[in-house]
Amino acid sequence: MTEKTPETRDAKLVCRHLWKLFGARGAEVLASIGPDPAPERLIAAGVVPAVRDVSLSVAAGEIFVIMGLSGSGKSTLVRLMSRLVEPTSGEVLFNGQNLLAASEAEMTMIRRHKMGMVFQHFALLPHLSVLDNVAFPLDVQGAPRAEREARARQMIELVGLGGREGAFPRQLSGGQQQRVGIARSLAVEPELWFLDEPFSALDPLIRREMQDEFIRLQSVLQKTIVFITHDFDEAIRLADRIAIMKDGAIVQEGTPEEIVLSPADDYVRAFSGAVPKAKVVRVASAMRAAEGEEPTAEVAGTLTVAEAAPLFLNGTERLRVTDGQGATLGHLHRADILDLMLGG
Ligand SMILES: Nc1ncnc2c1ncn2[C@@H]1O[C@H](COP(=O)(O)OP(=O)(O)OP(=O)(O)O)[C@@H](O)[C@H]1O
Repeated sequence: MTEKTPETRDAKLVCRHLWKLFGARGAEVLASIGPDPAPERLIAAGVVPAVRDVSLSVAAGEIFVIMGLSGSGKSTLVRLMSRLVEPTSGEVLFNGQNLLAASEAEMTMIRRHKMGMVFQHFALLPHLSVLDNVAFPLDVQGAPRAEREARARQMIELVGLGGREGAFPRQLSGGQQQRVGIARSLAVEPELWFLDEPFSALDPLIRREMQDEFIRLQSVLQKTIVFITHDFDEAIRLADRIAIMKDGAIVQEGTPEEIVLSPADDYVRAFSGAVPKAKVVRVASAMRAAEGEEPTAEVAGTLTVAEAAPLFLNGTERLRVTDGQGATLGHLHRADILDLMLGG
């Protein structure tokens, strides 16, 4: 066990200075080339710099989204977190335990019992029913039949496929198959749930439906989630926090609101510029200090500005912003809302 620092105390997963250089001489090149080498130098040295000096911390119960264009290193990074890919250098701590010091047998146990994984093109077993597919990881764990079936039925219900237990994968739509994959990865009750582009192969309407479903599931399950996507809108919708990757490195990390309101550079701005601010900015960030007469109508500070906007339709000029327990946080002004709705 590694000693717990403030950074790791509430964190389920911590990565420190994680590097992955593909190529036989990865470690040698990293050791010889000095601190913070540019990607071009690494490529010239004959290695592929897939992940460069990534440090991050995922808190228990949060959805941490890793977003970036194709080839930016997202899949490699998520595989480093479970050591499906061996880091060239750096640290990965899971519940404070240094995974790089774990034996292969220990890693297999951790992956099997504590981690869940969903991929874009995960393989459902075509000759097994929905029930048996979902129960499969429990079978691998050695759980007794009655127990694994009961758990599998519960998970199938949870993802909205109750009644389809006996169907085979070929009889299901793409979205339904993905639900089976999600149920299967949840069957082991993972502490840490990795989802690598789980909805990317689905058409836009089904994709949106699956995102809603995912938000609903998470409100019930409160898992610690690392979610990968190349779709900024998806990242904004789902994330508690987002890390944006470019050329193997994280260029910005923050809440959706922080990223949309203060993009770190032009690369981030290219994504965030197209997002309507009102859909991301929370009332609590758009309000002013409470001043003058207290408005009678109120609004929760956690709503987005777009969600709060209809409350002004009756001509209201100001709303009292509350913390959910009735305490006043500030006042929300009609003019500020309009400004944000119009993209200001
Ligand atoms: N096994 C490997 N051997 C050599 N290079 C690799 C390997 N796996 C990935 N790479 C390279 O590492 C870089 C990052 O790839 P990675 O798959 O992690 O990106 P990504 O952001 O997940 O992309 P995508 O969205 O297309 O899946 C790419 O340049 C890729 O070609």
